[in-house]
Amino acid sequence: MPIHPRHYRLRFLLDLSWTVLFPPSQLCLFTALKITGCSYTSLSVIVRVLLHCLAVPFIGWLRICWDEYSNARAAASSNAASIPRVRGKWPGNLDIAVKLVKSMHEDYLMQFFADLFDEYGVHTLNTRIFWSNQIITIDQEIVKNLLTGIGPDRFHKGYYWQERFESFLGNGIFNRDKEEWRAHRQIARPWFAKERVSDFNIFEKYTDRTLKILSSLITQHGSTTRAFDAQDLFARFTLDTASEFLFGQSLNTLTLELPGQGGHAVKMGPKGSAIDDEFGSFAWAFEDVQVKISTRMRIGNIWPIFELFQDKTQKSNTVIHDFLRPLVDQALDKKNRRDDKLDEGSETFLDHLARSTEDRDTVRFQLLNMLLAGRDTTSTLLSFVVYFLCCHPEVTARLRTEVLDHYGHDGRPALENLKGLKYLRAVLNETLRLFPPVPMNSRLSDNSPRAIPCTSLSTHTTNFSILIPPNTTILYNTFLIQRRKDLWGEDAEVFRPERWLSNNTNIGTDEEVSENDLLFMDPGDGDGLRKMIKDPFIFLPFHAGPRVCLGQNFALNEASYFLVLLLQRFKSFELAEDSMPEGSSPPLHWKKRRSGRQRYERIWPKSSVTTFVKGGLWVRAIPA
Ligand code: HEM
Repeated sequence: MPIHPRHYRLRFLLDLSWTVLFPPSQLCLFTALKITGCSYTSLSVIVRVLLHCLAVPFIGWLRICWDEYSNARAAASSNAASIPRVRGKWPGNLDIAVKLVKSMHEDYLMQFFADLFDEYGVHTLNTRIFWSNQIITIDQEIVKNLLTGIGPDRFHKGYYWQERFESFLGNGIFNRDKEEWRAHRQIARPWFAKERVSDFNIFEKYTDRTLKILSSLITQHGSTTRAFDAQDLFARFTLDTASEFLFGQSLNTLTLELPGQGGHAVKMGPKGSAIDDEFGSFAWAFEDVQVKISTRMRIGNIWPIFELFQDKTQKSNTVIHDFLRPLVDQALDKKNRRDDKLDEGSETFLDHLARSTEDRDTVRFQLLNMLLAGRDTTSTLLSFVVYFLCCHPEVTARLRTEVLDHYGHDGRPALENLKGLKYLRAVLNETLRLFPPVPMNSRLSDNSPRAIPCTSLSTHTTNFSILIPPNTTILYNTFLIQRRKDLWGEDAEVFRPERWLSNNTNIGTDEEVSENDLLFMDPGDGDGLRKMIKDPFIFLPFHAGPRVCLGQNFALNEASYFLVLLLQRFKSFELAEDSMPEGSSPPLHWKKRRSGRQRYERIWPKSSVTTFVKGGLWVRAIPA
């Protein structure tokens, strides 16, 4: 019987005992004794203990040899190559695990992986941390096969993913596979239908609230606002919008005090800035859990070693659940009061959930999954757009001109005309390319070894198949794929929205591009767009295939609407580096690198489950 993902300790200890300790060591011991003709009981205790100890690595080594042999055979029989291994200095590549965790704290986002790929000259590697296969890849062909082609039925989020997320996301849509996931997706899909995500009233309401806050920050002489943490403000905007959109009631976080307001010193939270009120505690916990889970993701299947005695997410999960309890209670009470006869027209996603189950935990987890999807991703997109607007005043000016040409100083966007803002689409695409809100993800292979096509195993070979061993986690890194120079050109790391624009209109017919891809068609067919259409898997901010983001159109409409009104009201933006909390400025050693954005990055991009700016994005806005 499979162990429930919540019992990670049990799984780990059983794995350990099954694979390394008991059966093999006993077997080895008795075989050895049989061969030498000794009787076990005639051995001294010291010799017995010694034999037991030696048997463990010996059997471990035999197992590794067997795995390698069977994978090599499977590779040969399917004409596929084995994936190159990372060769660390310590047994079990533990030095690699240590470096990885260290790099997460000190280096530029994904630098550790980028350096490994450079060092080995490949696009796919097996890190083999603690002797277990863990593949990392930046090969778009592999990603395509994981997500679509061979993919969905063979590669799942899988048990190990669920185990890491279970305490946070429970049985929600992000954390389930196969039938359970399909049921969630079916429930959620109608809430993202075109007519619903094109209703701009909610965007208008919360954009107006956010701009009102910004207006209140304009200083007395009126030439600028006080410095504010845009990342925090945008997270409130997206949280309030998503909660009203999905649950029919907003969490109203925009009405609460902002970090640094009221003369309080700015505190650094797990991701951005933090504040000491009830919502501040929720936001802290919500971010803390994500940071802890992403550490679990990166250190591989041995993560339970570090949490054998304490689930490090437990404290934060309690805070999150306490904060959301009233929302869940209200939904269930509403259902009971109405005796399950809800008016379909006014039914919200939460009502619908409450109607489909009596289980409080299930409702809470579904709600939490949606909040994660709706808050952090879109606020990341908006934060990095504003970061780029700070760094590139010429882009801000051009974008603002486009906005004013379309809507003047106070016109309001509608779905039909929003699509005409080609430069805005280009800016959004370019931001999603350089800072995808979900920078890395993973899938688990099934019980059989699989040969899957890849574009190149190394820089010297092309059109190969590689062998994915059974039950193996594959981490695919969209952040690095979207910055690959061989795919995007020498200026791959440069923010250049123009790559999405061109005068040439020869880009194929609408039928060739699905509705979900409309975003990418609108700007024209610039270099980036042409490359993307030729190979859509080089640009995957929303992923692809059956698990493609459900909220894609909602998020793009929301971000576009917000940016139009923001640019009507403010003519430019400046980074407020003087207001960044201590420890959040990019480290000096980044500048010494010979190449890469980190030499000139002015913020510290990091990622947990989603990408974020360490310490928050502190900016000043200049009113028009
Ligand atoms: C810029 C904004 C966004 C980005 C970049 C983004 C990206 C993604 C990605 C990469 C996935 C796939 C995750 C995986 O397979 O593990 C995903 C899934 C999902 N997203 Fe988004 N997302 C965004 C906004 C939103 C919003 C605003 C919502 C809802 C309000 C949303 C709802 C979902 C849902 C429900 C799924 C799960 C789909 C499934 O597993 O079937 N997303 N998103």
